[in-house]
Amino acid sequence: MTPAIRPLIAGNWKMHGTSASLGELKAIAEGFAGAAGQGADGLVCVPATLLSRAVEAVRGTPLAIGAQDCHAAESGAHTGDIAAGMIADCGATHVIVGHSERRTDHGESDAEVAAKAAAAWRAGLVAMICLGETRAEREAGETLAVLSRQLAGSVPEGATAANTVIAYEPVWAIGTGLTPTVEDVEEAHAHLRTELETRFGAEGGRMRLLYGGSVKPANAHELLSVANVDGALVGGASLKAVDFLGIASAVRSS
Ligand SMILES: O=C(CO)COP(=O)(O)O
Repeated sequence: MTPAIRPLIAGNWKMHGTSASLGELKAIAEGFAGAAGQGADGLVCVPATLLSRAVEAVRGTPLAIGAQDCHAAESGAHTGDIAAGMIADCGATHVIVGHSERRTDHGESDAEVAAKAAAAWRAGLVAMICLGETRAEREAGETLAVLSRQLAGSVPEGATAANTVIAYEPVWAIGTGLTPTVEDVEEAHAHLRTELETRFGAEGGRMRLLYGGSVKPANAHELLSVANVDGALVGGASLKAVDFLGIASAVRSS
């Protein structure tokens, strides 16, 4: 972790969750109101269909609620899309932009991701900007170059520690049970930290840098102990309170 940065344990429910999942969300919120919240902030990014009810379900607890994507425009003829202002109107505080599943499924470019992040800021939301290399890029030795390119293209000018979280998610580690070695995570995060400080000065030094990709209770301590890892972005293991709170609890021993 980075001294003086309070870690963030963030969940990404992806396309999972209905009203029947609100009980699990409440259990997560209660955990963060207790022991899990002593060492870290908590956030769950739910499907858009659950945003309002999720905000209601966790009211009065420290758990924040976020969305998983937003459109770059404030309004308009964009059937099926959701504007950042609509997310804020639901009471959510964060939005993921540039997740690799959006980049792959919807062909989102770095420039589009940057426009979405700027839209999130205009609505008063924190943008959680995701980046990470594919397996082919790692095997070709291009990981750091890819991260530099994505950071330069996806993170707009004006990023601060208050309005932006960066999540490093190696594409090949998402949902596979595979994780990079501690050395590889350390190298990627150190590289991202240097790039952030070069661009944003002291703000870049304070920005949260999360690791994501097959984080679970069993490997959370090891991953969260790495320098410049300021929390985790958790997919599958965020769906069950026992797993997600187990990851959050690992912060205190890391
Ligand atoms: O994509 C992720 C979070 O955004 C990671 O997903 P998993 O934790 O399921 O690998």
